[in-house]
Amino acid sequence: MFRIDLSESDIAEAGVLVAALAERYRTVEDPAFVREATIIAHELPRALRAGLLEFRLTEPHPLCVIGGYPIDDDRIGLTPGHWKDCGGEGRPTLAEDLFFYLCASLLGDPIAWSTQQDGRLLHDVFPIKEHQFEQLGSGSEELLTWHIEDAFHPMRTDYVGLMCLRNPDGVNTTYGSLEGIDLPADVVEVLRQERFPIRPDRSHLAANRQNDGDEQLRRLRDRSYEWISGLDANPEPIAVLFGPQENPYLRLDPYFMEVPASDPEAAAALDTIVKAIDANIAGYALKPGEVLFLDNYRGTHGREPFTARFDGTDRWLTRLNVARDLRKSRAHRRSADDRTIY
Ligand SMILES: NC(=[NH2+])NCCC[C@H](N)C(=O)O
Ligand SMILES: O=C(O)CCC(=O)C(=O)O
Ligand SMILES: [Fe+2]
Repeated sequence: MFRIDLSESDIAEAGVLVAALAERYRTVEDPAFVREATIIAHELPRALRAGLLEFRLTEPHPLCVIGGYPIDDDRIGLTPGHWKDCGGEGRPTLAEDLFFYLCASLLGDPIAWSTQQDGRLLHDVFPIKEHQFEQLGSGSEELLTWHIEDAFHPMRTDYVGLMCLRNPDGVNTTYGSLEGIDLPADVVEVLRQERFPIRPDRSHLAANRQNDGDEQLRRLRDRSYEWISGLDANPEPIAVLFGPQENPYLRLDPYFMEVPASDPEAAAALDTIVKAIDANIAGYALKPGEVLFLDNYRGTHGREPFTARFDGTDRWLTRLNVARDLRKSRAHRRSADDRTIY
């Protein structure tokens, strides 16, 4: 993977910046912070900015890990039990959230899904008891099968960021890609065609809906949920590969894909790529303070199963979805600078 390790002076510099910001902003969801973040991010240490620029421009690897940011395990408090209880103001992780958001702002602009975690920009990823056996980031006992994040969605983002707040059991995030894999040309050709129906993953379904806020928001969300449940009933066929001829980009979440029996050629092609990626899956256990950016065009990711305790000591990550071009989703956002995709 591509690594950026912060030096002692980088860590000190970032610490001073984040401490000052924590006096000005109470949450990364604050629209004033969201607006300014891109400028403020240029006050991060130069080596960090240079590293993220290289990752963004040269696509050296599907994963970029930033190491060295210190976390005081006592100060961040217990791992919450549900994301509905811990978003917005008053998070003990404000400093970590700010640092993470600034790093993300060097790759692009974070967006929020109206249908995920109450439309927040910053998601929490920790085990939730009721989700223990689900194919959700908040599951635990089941292997979270590898996927391109939000693969079903035409406005899925270029990057997924994960910041590790704690990972006491060393649970692996898994990752895979087409690096070093030579798929037969006829398979590639089929995979480039829109022959692969995909359903929305369950994190976007109304079953996981919580608070709506005001009436206008509720109506907009109703529309998003209608669109998603329509897709669930009637999955849209997508192309699995796109972009460059040599190193094509990926779009798949096999758990939620089923090729109709009427198209055995497409079914065989999907099977071939899934097996090829499966054969080269690797794992990485994030350490507290590490930030991982996944290139969501180049690499798939998932998570190994683990047994959660639900006593405040479980693994806890935060997540950001980062778009390189906000305009791609402009028709689905209320204003040019609004970040929520409806
Ligand atoms: N193959 C899968 N399990 N896909 C769904 C991934 C989990 C989803 N992104 C979530 O936020 O929970
Ligand atoms: O927990 C992890 O390491 C990955 C989680 C994930 O893939 C997700 O939340 O979509
Ligand atoms: Fe994911």
